[in-house]
Amino acid sequence: MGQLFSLVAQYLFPNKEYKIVMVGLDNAGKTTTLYRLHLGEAVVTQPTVGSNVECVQYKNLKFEVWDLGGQANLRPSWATYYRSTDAVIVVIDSTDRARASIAKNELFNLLDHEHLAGSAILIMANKQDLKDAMTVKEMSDVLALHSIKRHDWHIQATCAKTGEGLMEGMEWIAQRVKGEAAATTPLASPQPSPAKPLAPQMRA
Ligand SMILES: Nc1nc2c(ncn2[C@@H]2O[C@H](COP(=O)(O)OP(=O)(O)OP(=O)(O)O)[C@@H](O)[C@H]2O)c(=O)[nH]1
Ligand SMILES: [Mg+2]
Repeated sequence: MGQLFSLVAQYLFPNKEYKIVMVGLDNAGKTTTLYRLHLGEAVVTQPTVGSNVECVQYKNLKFEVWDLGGQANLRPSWATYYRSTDAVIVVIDSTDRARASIAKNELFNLLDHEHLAGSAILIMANKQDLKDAMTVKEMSDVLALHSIKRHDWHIQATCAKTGEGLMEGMEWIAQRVKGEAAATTPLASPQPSPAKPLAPQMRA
């Protein structure tokens, strides 16, 4: 039934673009992720001052993806991008144990923001190619992900350099935004909307 709703939504709003905001500490791999998704290749990056925005097509869905600079002095400005956000990608350097608690604080700050109340949250455990990377299980514990109760969340192991895990992450977001579209499509509204999983999913 959910698939039927999303087809109807696609038919009614063929040009709808979903908004993704990508945040995380400096050096986490956000810009690398953005251009891997946009161009399909690894690019040489510089620390982002301000933001980058690109269009990303995943299957038949269009996403406007905002990549925000993660340096400490830029983080207070993240909230100015939050309005109308369908999904947030939080990119975390899985080798950066020293700053895991800072990353956790930033994550929980954004979860409290009113403009992100209905947004799906995808945590990318990035740099999995490096040998001292924390596993998804370790990161879930360090970041206390299981205490997230009011958002639909998921953690995905990724390597932005090679693109590993990125499609799985986009698939998770696609399922979330299609579920939202189905639930808000006028034609679909008299029908029962597909149930969202209550328990967050975790991919090892
Ligand atoms: N080994 C490895 N290096 C990565 C990966 N992703 C990104 N990097 C490297 O990490 C460094 C920082 O990547 P960026 O994408 O610029 O990081 P950022 O999160 O955009 O940083 P700010 O713009 O400062 O917020 C670069 O040298 C990337 O090549 C990955 O999956 N594996
Ligand atoms: Mg950047």
